[in-house]
Amino acid sequence: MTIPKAMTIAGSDSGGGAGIQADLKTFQELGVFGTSAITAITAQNTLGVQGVYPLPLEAIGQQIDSVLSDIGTDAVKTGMLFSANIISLVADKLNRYGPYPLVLDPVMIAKGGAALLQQEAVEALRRELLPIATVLTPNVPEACAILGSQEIGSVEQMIEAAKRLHELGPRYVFLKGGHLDGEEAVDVLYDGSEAILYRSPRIRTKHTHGTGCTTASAIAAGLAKGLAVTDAVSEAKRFITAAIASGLEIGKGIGPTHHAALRLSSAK
Ligand SMILES: Nc1ncnc2c1ncn2[C@@H]1O[C@H](COP(=O)(O)OP(=O)(O)O)[C@@H](O)[C@H]1O
Ligand SMILES: Cc1ncc(COP(=O)(O)OP(=O)(O)O)c(N)n1
Repeated sequence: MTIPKAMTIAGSDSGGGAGIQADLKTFQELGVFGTSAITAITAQNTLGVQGVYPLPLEAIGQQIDSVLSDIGTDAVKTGMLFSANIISLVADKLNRYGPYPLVLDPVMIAKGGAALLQQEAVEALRRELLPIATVLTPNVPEACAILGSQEIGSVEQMIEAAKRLHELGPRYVFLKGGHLDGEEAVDVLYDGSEAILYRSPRIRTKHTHGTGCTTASAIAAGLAKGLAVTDAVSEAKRFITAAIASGLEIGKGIGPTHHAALRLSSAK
């Protein structure tokens, strides 16, 4: 039996709601075989990030070599990359083994405020990874950081920002609107000519830990299955909306989304 394969290159979240753990759960739920290269270990729970431990470059490079030289992959998703050196290493490996459909989630700051990307690494991200990304998936604060500050407070401003981000090289920009207010959670997909809006009712819950990682890995799963980007994004939006609607009251803080929610609701 064959199965589509997706690889995540990201940080570990000991609390299980974001990072590598969210990515692998999402791949599994969406029928894709998941592999991983861990860039950093975080000691993390629903209350925040208590510690960040980047792995040696050699360990990160070896994990990527082990996976891509043998198993291969149909798509790659990157998450927490932490430093300019890790970004350069990942870009180098993807250029050497790829090209692959690449979903680049420019993880910078966890919801609790912990830095998951060093400030000086933003330029390396812009220069080395944006040009090879199939889909760039920033949230609003990440879009502002990549663009070097621009006010994004409305869907119109999201579209303008997506256009500017597209000029930096990714084939598609998927700018997520979870951080804006309003009755709907509206995301923008821009391909260089057309902006498509993806809308869902805004769910009133505090349990949203890992929404960005889960959305990006759901898009990567779709690309691994050979879906067009627009269809992969539609499937990811359905997946994350169901996962947020069933957010889990685990721990004392911001709980994770429920990765099995869409499957369990379809089984009824
Ligand atoms: N409260 C919510 N209700 C419904 N959808 C949401 C909510 N919060 C976020 N989303 C959706 O979750 C996805 C991730 O968005 P966002 O929260 O902006 O990313 P991040 O986790 O990277 O900050 C997007 O599709 C967004 O529209
Ligand atoms: C190890 C690790 N990677 C990424 C994140 C950020 O995840 P995200 O999906 O943006 O969710 P929040 O942390 O913002 O809830 C993380 N926390 N840890």
